[in-house]
Amino acid sequence: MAALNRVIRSAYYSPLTIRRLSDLVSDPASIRIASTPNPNPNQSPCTRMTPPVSRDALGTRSVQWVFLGCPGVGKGTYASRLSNLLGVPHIATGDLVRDELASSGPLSRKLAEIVNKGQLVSDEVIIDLLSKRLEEGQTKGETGFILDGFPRTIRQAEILEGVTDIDMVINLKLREDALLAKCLGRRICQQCGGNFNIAAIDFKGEDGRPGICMPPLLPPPQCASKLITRSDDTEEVVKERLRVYHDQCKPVEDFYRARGKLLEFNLPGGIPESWPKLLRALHVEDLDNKQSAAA
Ligand SMILES: Nc1ncnc2c1ncn2[C@@H]1O[C@H](COP(=O)(O)OP(=O)(O)O)[C@@H](O)[C@H]1O
Repeated sequence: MAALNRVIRSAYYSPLTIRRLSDLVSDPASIRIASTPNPNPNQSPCTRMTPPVSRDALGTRSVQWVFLGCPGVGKGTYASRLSNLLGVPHIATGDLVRDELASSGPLSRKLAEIVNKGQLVSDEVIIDLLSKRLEEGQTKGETGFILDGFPRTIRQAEILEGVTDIDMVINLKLREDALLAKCLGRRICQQCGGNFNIAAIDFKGEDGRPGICMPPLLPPPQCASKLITRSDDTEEVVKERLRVYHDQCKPVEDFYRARGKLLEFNLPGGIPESWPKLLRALHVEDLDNKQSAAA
């Protein structure tokens, strides 16, 4: 392990890492993105000019999208739904970290300490976990991806930018009191892995902030007695994760904003209200209609 760590460390600081990751992602030249700006950039809930993905692009190579957003905003929920819709893998670095934690391997105890304090794992460890995941996907013939929770630092964003062309970065947004309530209400079924939320959010609009209503997403009866809470979803740790997000991850939003790739999406409510609006903002609502018709 020590030897392997040395190799990874040296690769991380050299162009080797770049080459290793770039071998695993598609040729940036092969995707085309429509350059037409959103005709109404101020239209809520999508508040920023959209670089929409063109039909041609969807046909040329699989999408390479990134989801950004504070803890609890719903990155996993929407990334996973889009992954099913578009047929590309949903890769969540938080899941990779949790898999490593559950493996009780040599890294596990060190990672648990960091994660349970609400801190970020080192760029080196995350790049290594992500490279391995991409490698596994490549052997299975996966193409494209929806990344969730990566990049989270400018260094990670620069590494990703150096190896491939990210088509679009979707920045999900929700007011902070709702984020805290959603993290505290999050429950996972330890048998089927399903994600649920017992929080019933109904916050009034005040001081220019819009109100928000998000009904709970309750588990089916067979999961109700098997629910667990993530060890880092305590009030103290969630507040620290929110602080860390503002401190270290917000600059990543600016990084992509400066490159014209950021689509800001204010969640208007729960999934039934937000999902169709998100699809419209991403210009993929036709795909959902086709899938529903085929079901
Ligand atoms: N890209 C990353 N860089 C550093 N640490 C990460 C990254 N992705 C996940 N982690 C670690 O895993 C934890 C859980 O990640 P995630 O499930 O994405 O949480 P969140 O709900 O806070 O968005 C993070 O708090 C962090 O410790």
